Amino acid sequence: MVRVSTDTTGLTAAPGAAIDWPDLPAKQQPSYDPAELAHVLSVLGTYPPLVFAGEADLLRERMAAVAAGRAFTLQGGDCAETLADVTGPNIRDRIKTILQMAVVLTYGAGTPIVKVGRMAGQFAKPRSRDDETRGGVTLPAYRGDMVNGFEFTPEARRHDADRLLRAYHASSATLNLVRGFTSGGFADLRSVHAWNKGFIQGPAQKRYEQMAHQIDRAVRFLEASGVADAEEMRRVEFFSAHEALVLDYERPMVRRDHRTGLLYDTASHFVWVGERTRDLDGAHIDFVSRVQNPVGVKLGPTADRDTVLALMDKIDPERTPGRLTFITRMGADQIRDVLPALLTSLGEEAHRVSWVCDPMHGNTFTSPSGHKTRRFEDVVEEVRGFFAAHAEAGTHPGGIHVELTGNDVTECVGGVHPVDLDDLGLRYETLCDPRLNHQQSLELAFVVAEMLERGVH
Ligand SMILES: O=C[C@H](O)[C@H](O)COP(=O)(O)O
Ligand SMILES: C=C(OP(=O)(O)O)C(=O)O
Ligand SMILES: [Mn+2]
Repeated sequence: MVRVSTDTTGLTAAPGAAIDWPDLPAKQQPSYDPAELAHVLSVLGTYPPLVFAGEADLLRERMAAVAAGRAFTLQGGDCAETLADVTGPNIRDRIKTILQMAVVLTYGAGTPIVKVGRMAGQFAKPRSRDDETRGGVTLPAYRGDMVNGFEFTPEARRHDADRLLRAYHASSATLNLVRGFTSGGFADLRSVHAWNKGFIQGPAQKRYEQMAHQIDRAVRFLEASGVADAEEMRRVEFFSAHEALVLDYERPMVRRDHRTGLLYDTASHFVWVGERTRDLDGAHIDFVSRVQNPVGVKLGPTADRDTVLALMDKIDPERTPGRLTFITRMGADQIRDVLPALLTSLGEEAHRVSWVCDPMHGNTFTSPSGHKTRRFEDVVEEVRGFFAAHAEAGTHPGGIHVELTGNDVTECVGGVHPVDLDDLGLRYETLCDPRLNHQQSLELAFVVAEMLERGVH
């Protein structure tokens, strides 16, 4: 399969720059109409990159600090972004939530936090089943707004190639606002109080408010002492990430960096391959092995030493610092058995990548009311097991990767301001997996800050 690539400035590159993607098995792919798809691909390939290669390089440097134990990464956002939810308030509240969590982690643990949003591209979902049956009617499963619609009708569930373009535009609009917020003064460290406004004021928000007071005092002290750099305080580094799942989206977004001739997935700063598509000889691992972005691979409880080493050899043969992150999602009940043994079996190699904990995907269950949910306590327990495993193996716990929203939803149960099983129907808005709400997200940040500061065993 041959596609024409453009360079990272969006200009069509010389013919020699065309990318010859090998024809490898690719799981979880949509079946778009071929004629519609051909048209869409030719359009997508001419659209401007969403990120610049130099930004991806910067994130790789930041992730190198994570791998070395000098920084911690916070990765968070929706399980599935939706086109309808690309609104100013939704994006603002998700950004505020991540900024607040990052402040809690930075201030609480004194560690630099590499902030990454699961956003501006997280529009496709791998599914356990291809179909969904309701009341005797079977239709294709919902696979994310990049593929089909959630509504349970044959029209909505049809795989529609035009959605690739809509996902691109939605990602572009999202990233534009994120860049505005993070560089235009909204994320100014002197606004830590303001980020807490507009949210329901539960125990975690109150605790945050106290911390914000202390930060204010510290910032005023630094300003008065003349050592605070006002420009530096105005800006925050924030990166985008999503699962590189639909190759008909990711491949046309691959561009050759005009500075070096190297390939980058310009749809996002960071992309990862999911648990269901990480086959060593599959198209997804091949895809990430060809781009220079920092990349991740999810590892479930069945991942073994040989697989992990083979993934490293394939994706990161040079062991480039910051290049590869393993995002473990073992489940609270398995992580303490599985992860220490895996890390130990890797020996020195375990120090050459970053390790991030996804405490969500191994802890999903269905409530009696039929909602897919997770217990906040299981999420915390998996993170605790993650820290303990790294302490045991002598490796660095590098970060957390969570499904969250700034909205006051009732999708995960538990927390200090608890959502009960009976509450799930009140505000269950996700179209795929349950997310931590604002309160639960902040609470998690406080708990993780303590683990970072004290270490957990
Ligand atoms: O986000 C992850 C997966 O897409 C999701 O957990 C799959 O859910 P399913 O088992 O309902 O298909
Ligand atoms: C699909 C996801 O996770 P996993 O691949 O770990 O199941 C996800 O992160 O939404
Ligand atoms: Mn998910």
